[in-house]
Amino acid sequence: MPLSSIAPILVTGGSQRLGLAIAQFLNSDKFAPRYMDLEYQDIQRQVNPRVIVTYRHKKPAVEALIAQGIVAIKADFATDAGISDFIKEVKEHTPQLGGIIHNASDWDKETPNADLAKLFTNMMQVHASAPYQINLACKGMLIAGADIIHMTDFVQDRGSSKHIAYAASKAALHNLTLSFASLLAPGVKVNSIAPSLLMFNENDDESYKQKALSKSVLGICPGAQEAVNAVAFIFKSTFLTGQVIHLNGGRNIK
Ligand SMILES: NC(=O)C1=CN([C@@H]2O[C@H](COP(=O)(O)OP(=O)(O)OC[C@H]3O[C@@H](n4cnc5c(N)ncnc54)[C@H](OP(=O)(O)O)[C@@H]3O)[C@@H](O)[C@H]2O)C=CC1
Ligand SMILES: Nc1nc2c(c(=O)[nH]1)N=C([C@H](O)[C@@H](O)CO)CN2
Repeated sequence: MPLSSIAPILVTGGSQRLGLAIAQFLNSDKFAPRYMDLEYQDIQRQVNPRVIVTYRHKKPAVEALIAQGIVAIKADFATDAGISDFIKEVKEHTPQLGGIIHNASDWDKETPNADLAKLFTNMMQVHASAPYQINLACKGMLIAGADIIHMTDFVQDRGSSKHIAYAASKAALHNLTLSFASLLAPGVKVNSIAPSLLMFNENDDESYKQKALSKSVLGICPGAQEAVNAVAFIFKSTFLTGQVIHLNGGRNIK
């Protein structure tokens, strides 16, 4: 295995919750890329960075990631300038990538006084245009055996009456999975993870929680480890591309 197989994995939106758990896992000794034999896993463990994250707000969790050797790049994907500045910066940090996990997301919704044009543009920008531009700009940096993972949502297939633009933008991201899986084969696999409820938010009240739990047949809120497990599975697989891992507790059969 050539030394050129050593390449960091990029996780967007790595400052909290699922993105943070995924970045911590990829930076840990629990993660071993399938294209790397044991000797090179040892080398990879000594190479910094193994993971690059993006963040908008520099919370203590970002400082902790930096202290662990992770590179953290401040990036806001709401504008084209934010996306292109980020692409330029990531290229200054590394000539190659072992994978990209498009996790950054803004779960915005239609409210009575919302600027709907702005909302729709922002959702498409963060969830579809940013992954689209980053994948195309960085495709030459992806090593053979790399993975791209798009974090989509259960609502990509079903829509959502309360998060209409968000759902449409996740559907667009799902479609990008299909195009990029075809474009980048056979060297790079491209898949989606489509969760429904994995983590509650801090301000969710008891009645919201009960209603959300009742939507799936398994009736639990499993936490970030479920997303980490799916990421690990995708990185291990040699035959999965253009697919969706539906992490929804059987919400589709309720
Ligand atoms: N949690 C769940 O139950 C579910 C999650 N998902 C999907 O899984 C992924 C992770 O979910 P979760 O951890 O809950 O997400 P969060 O909403 O908690 O975090 C998303 C991250 O995206 C970053 N972000 C938001 N807007 C922008 C922007 N304009 N530019 C750059 N970064 C941005 C935030 O950065 P910062 O914090 O620095 O501002 C944040 O760290 C998302 O794609 C989400 O849609 C889907 C279904 C269910
Ligand atoms: N970026 C985010 N997307 C989503 C979140 C979130 O907190 N941030 N949360 C959900 C919910 O868990 C939902 O699936 C159930 O209430 C969906 N997307």
